[in-house]
Amino acid sequence: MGRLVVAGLAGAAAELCGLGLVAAAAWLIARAAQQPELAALSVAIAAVRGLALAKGSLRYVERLVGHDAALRALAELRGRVFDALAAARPPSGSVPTSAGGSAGRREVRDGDALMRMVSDVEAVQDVLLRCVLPAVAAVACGAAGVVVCGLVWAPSAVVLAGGLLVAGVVVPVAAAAAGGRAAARVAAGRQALAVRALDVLEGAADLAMFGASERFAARAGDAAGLLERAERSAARVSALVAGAGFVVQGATVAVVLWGASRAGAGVDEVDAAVLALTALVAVESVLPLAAAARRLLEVWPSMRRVGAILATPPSPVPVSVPVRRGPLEVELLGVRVSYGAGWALDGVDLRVGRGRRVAVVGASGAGKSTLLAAVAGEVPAASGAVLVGGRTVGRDMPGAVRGLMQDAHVFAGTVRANLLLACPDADEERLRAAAGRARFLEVVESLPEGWDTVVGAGGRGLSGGQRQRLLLARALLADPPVLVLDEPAEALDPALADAVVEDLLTRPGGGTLLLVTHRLAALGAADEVVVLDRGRVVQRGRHDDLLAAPGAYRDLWYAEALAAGTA
Ligand SMILES: Nc1ncnc2c1ncn2[C@@H]1O[C@H](COP(=O)(O)OP(=O)(O)OP(=O)(O)O)[C@@H](O)[C@H]1O
Repeated sequence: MGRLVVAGLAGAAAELCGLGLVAAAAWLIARAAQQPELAALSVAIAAVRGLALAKGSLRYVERLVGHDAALRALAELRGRVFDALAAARPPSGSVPTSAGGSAGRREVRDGDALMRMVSDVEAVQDVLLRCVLPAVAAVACGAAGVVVCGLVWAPSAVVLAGGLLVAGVVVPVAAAAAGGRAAARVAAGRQALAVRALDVLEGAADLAMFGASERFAARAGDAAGLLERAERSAARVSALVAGAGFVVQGATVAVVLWGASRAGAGVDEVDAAVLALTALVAVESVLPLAAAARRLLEVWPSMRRVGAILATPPSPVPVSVPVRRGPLEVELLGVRVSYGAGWALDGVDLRVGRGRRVAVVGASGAGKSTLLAAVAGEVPAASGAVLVGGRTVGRDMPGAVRGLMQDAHVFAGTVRANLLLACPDADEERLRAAAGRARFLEVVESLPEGWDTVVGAGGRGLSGGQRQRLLLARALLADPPVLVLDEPAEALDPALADAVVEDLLTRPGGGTLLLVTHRLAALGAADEVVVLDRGRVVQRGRHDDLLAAPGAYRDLWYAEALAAGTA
């Protein structure tokens, strides 16, 4: 704060020196024209030199101290926002799965929102540098201008005050209103162009294959045209605002001069020159306020978002409960989950006993992945409760639920490091056992450098099936009390997928298993099959019993058999 005050004072003093410089120079020129003794001008000459030097030095001090203050304030604000974000946890907590979380489900924790928050915080520094400091300098210089004019010829002070009011308040308010609308059009245009350009670039191969390249390129061209029009209109608004400021400045000086010329004996030529130039500089000092008002309007939403984060009361620190080894019971009591439109889970009641191996099936969009995400604490329940080992699922039970979620990630690094992420102290034997169960061992053995083969971010260097086996091996290595697996074998060929699913359901050991799959052939090995339809549990039981009776499961079974050509 102290630095900011120094910067504000230095900025104001620089403007005052500018004002004094112009007033002294005007007096000097006008007086010199009357050819007085040199001694009569010497003070003014020294003043012009001194004020010129002081103006430059003070401007330098203002920039240096102002930026220092803004950057320090920014660093502090970043720290406070980070602390506030860390303290404000998502509603039902978040349990990390070894495979990562579900995108788009964590408000400010997801990538886009976090980037927006970073740029919001950066934008706030502009308020200090481009709004507060120019405003302080403008007020100081404007007030000094009015005082100087008032001392020379009182009525000119009233005219200058009017000019300052128009240039420093009316023009900025109008500029902010018109500029805000223009900026919104430009922002929308940029976003539309970015979406179109991304479609053309990322989908180039598909567009070429379907002969739609030209159509999409034309759409991108249209978006570019719209953006160009919006930018032109924004530039027109800026030019008009700048022009309006200069018109007010010129009009103020003209009225002051006109009044001074009619004032009679009280105001001579030297006074008139001082008045005109003082008015010129004073109004000039408030002209940057138009840009400051526009910038303030632009960063206002950022300030509000940062303010909201800082105002969020910290969530109570959870008391971590040590998680027991061995399987835990999972219970869903009337759980409803929504992503905004309709219910992805609509009142699910489900109890899975300790160590049971349960398969969750259903048509696409039935809510299977959401069910696993709710058990993992990745999505909050709008109502109802999810209990793991008798406790509400959340961050107070780290490590209780882990597994393989739909959007699991392969990290840039060695194959070994990717697996050890789930269990850093696993020995070679455990590593090989998990990889063997996931049918990943044979993949490792075929890789050029085995366990030390480097794979890229997102699994580059691995085929889709190999990537999925790596992710399954990682989930199995974690061996948590509750293992959730979302379609762990769907990228494998059908026979291998069935073998993997059957193995997961039959091999003893490990925790309670919740397995989402579309492969029904191996589900005879499951303790229980749960059938979901539109967010509800519509059937549950043993595979054979479900097949014996008409219902959703039998329909799914026949649909799968038909697709495989075995019906
Ligand atoms: N992140 C999300 N944002 C908005 N809606 C979502 C999101 N995730 C899922 N949904 C919606 O919730 C419903 C259930 O989706 P879910 O992914 O749980 O189904 P699923 O049974 O796993 O489907 P699939 O077998 O195709 O993976 C669907 O209607 C889906 O469109």
